[in-house]
Amino acid sequence: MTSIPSVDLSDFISDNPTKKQQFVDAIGKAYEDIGFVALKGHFLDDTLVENLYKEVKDFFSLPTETKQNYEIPGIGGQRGYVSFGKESAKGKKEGDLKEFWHFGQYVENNPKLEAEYPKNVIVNELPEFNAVGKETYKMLEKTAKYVLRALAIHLGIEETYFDKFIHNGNSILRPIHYPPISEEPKEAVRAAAHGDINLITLLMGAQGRGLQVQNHKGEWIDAIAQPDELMINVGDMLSRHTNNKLKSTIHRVINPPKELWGTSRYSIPFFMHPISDMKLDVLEGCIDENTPKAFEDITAGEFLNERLIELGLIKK
Ligand SMILES: O=C(O)CCC(=O)C(=O)O
Ligand SMILES: [Fe+2]
Repeated sequence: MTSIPSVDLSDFISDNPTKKQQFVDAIGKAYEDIGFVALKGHFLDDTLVENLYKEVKDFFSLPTETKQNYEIPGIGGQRGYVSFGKESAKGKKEGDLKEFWHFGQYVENNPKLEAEYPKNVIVNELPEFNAVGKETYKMLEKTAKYVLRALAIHLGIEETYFDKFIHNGNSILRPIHYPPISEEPKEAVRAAAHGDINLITLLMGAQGRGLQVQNHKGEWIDAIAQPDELMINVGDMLSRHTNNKLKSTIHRVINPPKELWGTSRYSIPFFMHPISDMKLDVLEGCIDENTPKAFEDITAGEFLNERLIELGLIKK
């Protein structure tokens, strides 16, 4: 593939079985190949998106000392602020040229998970920031639920298979700011080549150039969404669970050309994680003579922990 296919989630949600199946086939085919789709017909409305960008830009414009008050030690950056250059891609020593924020799950009726997850951090300077983040979290989580239902049908398992694992799951919404580049970045890039850790990622803000995806030939292709589209890709957890039938594709964010160094990039991925007890063991239906089981059994919690150590966010 040399471009990212587009799909419309309203086809899946419609009562028309033919359209529903067409959506399943299109996303299934795309995920067995390039691992990315651009998706419209999701649950985010324009006002919410506008408000979110305003709040996110206001937050990153706060003085560094104020932002650093929200950087919480000991939780691997899982909530609140993570300052510039802290995170590096797996296997890379230079930090990415970005700062970000994490909104986490709003647990309902489950004291065990409430105790397990770090608490969301409240920004005092921007009262709307917290509420707008929560609303966006919920809408992206709902969108992701339907995408996973379509993938379950494609995989030949029960449509609602993923529902129980993502309800109160460990998902995070990550507004990212890539600041203007003020000096020759040498080896450092906005986001070095990586695969996402989680089940699927829903990315807001892929409208401008920057995000690139590596196809099977090793070529980097631009992934640019239309204004009403989210970029949605497979992460390593889902790729493992499906014995690599669905592809977690390597992607990166390149630095802009020098004449655009003065501009920021804002993007907002939602990393859909299941509850940490979910077993990512390869699904039986994804194993056959030609494709033997390629991954060890592991839970989502164990896998996440391994990867956060590799990203430099937590210590052994
Ligand atoms: O900023 C982007 O467009 C993509 C960011 C990304 O791939 C990530 O944070 O995992
Ligand atoms: Fe990513």
